[in-house]
Amino acid sequence: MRASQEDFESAMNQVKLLKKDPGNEVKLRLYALYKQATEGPCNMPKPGVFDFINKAKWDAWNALGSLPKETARQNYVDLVSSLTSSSESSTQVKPGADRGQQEYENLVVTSEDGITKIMFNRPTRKNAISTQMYQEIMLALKAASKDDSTITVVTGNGDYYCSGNDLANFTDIPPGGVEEKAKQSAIMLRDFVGTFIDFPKPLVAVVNGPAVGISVTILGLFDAVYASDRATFHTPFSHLGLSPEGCASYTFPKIMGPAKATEMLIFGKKLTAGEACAQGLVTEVFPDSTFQKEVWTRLKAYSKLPPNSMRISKQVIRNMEKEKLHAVNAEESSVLQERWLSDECINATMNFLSKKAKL
Ligand SMILES: CCCCCC/C=C/C(=O)SCCNC(=O)CCNC(=O)[C@H](O)C(C)(C)COP(=O)(O)OP(=O)(O)OC[C@H]1O[C@@H](n2cnc3c(N)ncnc32)[C@H](O)[C@@H]1OP(=O)(O)O
Repeated sequence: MRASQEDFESAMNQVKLLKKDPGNEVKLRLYALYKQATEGPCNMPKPGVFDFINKAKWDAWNALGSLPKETARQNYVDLVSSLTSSSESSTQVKPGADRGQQEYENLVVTSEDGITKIMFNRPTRKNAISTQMYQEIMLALKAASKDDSTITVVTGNGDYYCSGNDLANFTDIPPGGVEEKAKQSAIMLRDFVGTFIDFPKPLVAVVNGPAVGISVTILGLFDAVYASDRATFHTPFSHLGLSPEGCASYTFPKIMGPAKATEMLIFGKKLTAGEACAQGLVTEVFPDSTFQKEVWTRLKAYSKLPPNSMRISKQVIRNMEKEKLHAVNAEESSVLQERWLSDECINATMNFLSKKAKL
């Protein structure tokens, strides 16, 4: 739903009540979005080079180009909401968070050379995503969206990038029964994927090994995907009685065309890294022996580019799609809520957990 004038005014009031200074970069974005939302494209003469403050404000506003007023208003409201929710959730974070070093059980998060790296860290389970890990990934992304890094990277520890949803997640049934479990899972899935849709900085996947399920589908929401030639890309939804998520029902046909998307999403065809690259899901493939060195050298160079420019370019590239992506995400989550209760899905999950089946 689009932000109304009332939402916008309420967001302006919330900015005044922020407990923590959000920093100059965010203040400039707020200023630019406010001007664009109220006055439209930048119409002021460019300040002189030595008028640093006004020049920075002008640059930020001017960079929004012809972004429609309604979109600017929506982005302003979203940005303020992310700032207020971060200050609310800051009470929940563990010691060390105020130093930007939150502790996670299933992730290793580091920040260096302008890059925040979020590494899946359950190598003995092939980095399968447990319920707690979904929450940790969302927290880590929210923190990364506000830290002073310019690029955020997601990667995996060990031989796998990620084996997708931890199939044991569905064994933890709450008192409300399986229907309640399916409902809770659909809400978590929608929030999880929504965090990727809204992520404001360049987001890069460094796919160090095989990727399965949701770890593949969300790649369509990343800005670049670098893969080792050992990586494979597998979305065996039909084998599991499931249906696509991560907005792949929309992004994959757009990226690779409907016929190739069907092979992956309906028939569960596993792609090699080379095939995924040829189909546009992967940006570039590197030999495994030099993968880490080559990718990190490149990312360090990219991280030195002007952060505001990269962030704003991402907005320009992605923002028109945001509303659509959120709608797709809501629909996919609600379809899955039903699928999880189907015999096809329950039998496939039981077969895996009782070791009768593997992909
Ligand atoms: C609830 C909210 C959102 C849900 C969103 C919907 C998401 C959908 C998906 O992601 S669908 C994809 C789900 N993933 C899978 O079906 C993969 C299942 N795993 C396998 O088929 C295999 O483990 C493998 C091919 C990934 C790797 O095989 P192999 O190399 O032979 O290793 P192991 O099987 O021995 O794995 C080691 C250890 O890890 C356990 N494990 C691996 N992946 C998962 C997983 N996804 N869920 C749970 N457990 C997993 C595996 O069972 C082994 O455990 P063990 O040592 O035997 O106890």
